[in-house]
Amino acid sequence: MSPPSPLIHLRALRHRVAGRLVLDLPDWRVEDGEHGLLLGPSGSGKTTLLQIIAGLLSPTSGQVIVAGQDMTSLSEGVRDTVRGACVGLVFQQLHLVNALTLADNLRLAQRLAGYPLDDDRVAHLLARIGLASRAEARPQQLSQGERQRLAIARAVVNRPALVLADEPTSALDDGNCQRLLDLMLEQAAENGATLLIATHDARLKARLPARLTLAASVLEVVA
Ligand SMILES: Nc1ncnc2c1ncn2[C@@H]1O[C@H](COP(=O)(O)OP(=O)(O)OP(=O)(O)O)[C@@H](O)[C@H]1O
Repeated sequence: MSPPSPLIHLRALRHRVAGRLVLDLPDWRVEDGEHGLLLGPSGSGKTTLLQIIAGLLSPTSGQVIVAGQDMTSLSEGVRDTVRGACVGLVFQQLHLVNALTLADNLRLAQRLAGYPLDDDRVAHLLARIGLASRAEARPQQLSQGERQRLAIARAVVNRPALVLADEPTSALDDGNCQRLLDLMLEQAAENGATLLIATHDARLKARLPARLTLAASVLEVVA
């Protein structure tokens, strides 16, 4: 029997921005259920790499295989569907929809992934993040920490195999930082998901192993 394929497999990945090489990863894998951090100084390419793994950005060359699908070979429409079903995203800009209620923000994520609406799942997640009584409020009525928790609930509403988060804790105080990480780890465990967090936040380094450290420049060697 062949060994299970990794959840993420990058092969000969190179990415140039305005002609400058910003990523060069000959071979990198993350196994199913393996959590970790993506580290590196500002400008080293962490956000770019997360966008490539999520299929939001096409690399200049190389293969990006996520949950058995080669994201680089799919049409944009199919890639969107794979992302909706397999990948949960928490970006620096939370991209919550202020015109919609908290519950509708979660329902929108279900709809965009092509799933039937599941109000029990929405209610469960709103309760878990302490916002059950505010299901009909709008995101702009929430605190930063509450908005961040809502963005995590939205990322996991479809039970994705992979959750990618970009600096999710940088704006939070110590208590909120630990609670947010607890929430992400708990949801990952509940859904059997892998959690990959790009961060500078030293507080996270105490809780999760580094999976990849990008150098300030791809021409530099990281020890
Ligand atoms: N649209 C763009 N146009 C020009 N250069 C870009 C663009 N997007 C990213 N870059 C460059 O690509 C490199 C990687 O950027 P990226 O945002 O991925 O870094 P990062 O490690 O996430 O940084 P930070 O920790 O500050 O968020 C940087 O040198 C950045 O200036």
